[in-house]
Amino acid sequence: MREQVPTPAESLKDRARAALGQRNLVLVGLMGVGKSSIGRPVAQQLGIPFVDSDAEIERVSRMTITELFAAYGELEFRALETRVIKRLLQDGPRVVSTGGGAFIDESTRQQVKRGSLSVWLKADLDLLWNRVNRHDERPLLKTENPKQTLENLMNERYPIYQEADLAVLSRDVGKDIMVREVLAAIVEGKTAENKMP
Ligand SMILES: Nc1ncnc2c1ncn2[C@@H]1O[C@H](COP(=O)(O)OP(=O)(O)O)[C@@H](O)[C@H]1O
Ligand SMILES: O=C(O)C1=C[C@@H](OP(=O)(O)O)[C@@H](O)[C@H](O)C1
Ligand SMILES: [Mg+2]
Repeated sequence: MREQVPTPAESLKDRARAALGQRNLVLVGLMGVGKSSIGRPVAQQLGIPFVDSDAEIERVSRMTITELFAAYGELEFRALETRVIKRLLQDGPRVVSTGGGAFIDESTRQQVKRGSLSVWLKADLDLLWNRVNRHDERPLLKTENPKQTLENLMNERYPIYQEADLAVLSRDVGKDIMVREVLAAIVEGKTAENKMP
């Protein structure tokens, strides 16, 4: 009988799954970079469950993220986010797409660092702006100059996202290509030196 040679696509996802082991895969990065959209197909490829922390927060609170910010403010939102993410990380392995501020919160970041593989999806300002500009759902960008606010958040947060285990540059290419790049990063274990574009 002929030996079955795996196709390159199969071997990439199989190798990524093996490299992940029992850890969760946690996607971090700024608003609009693609964490929520990429997370589910990455999980499908890996054959493990997917959850988006914002969607879970909305489910348990029965409020939208916008309503939560308006009713309770950012600090309360962060406290809820920390509790929800702590729970989501408990029964891994799964893929968790986080909200952009989650990994910036010290307590959430420490939780992620215990027993998860974190991937920073990063992008330049124009790409992020083009994407978030079309939507009206991000309370932190309801300012006089939202593009400037986004740039300020980049400056504040990029040194912290840098602490993630891996980094993948998000580009305006098909989501399937981004999914492959995340799988490849897991296999290659890209470290701090090659994080910057
Ligand atoms: N690779 C991609 N190419 C083009 N558009 C994308 C890509 N990834 C995400 N998007 C779009 O960008 C917007 C923000 O993506 P989203 O997944 O919500 O980002 P995040 O969860 O990081 O804030 C959405 O409208 C989404 O469809
Ligand atoms: O960057 C942030 O602080 C936030 C990002 C949002 O998630 P996305 O990054 O998925 O847009 C959401 O959690 C909330 O609006 C706050
Ligand atoms: Mg999201």
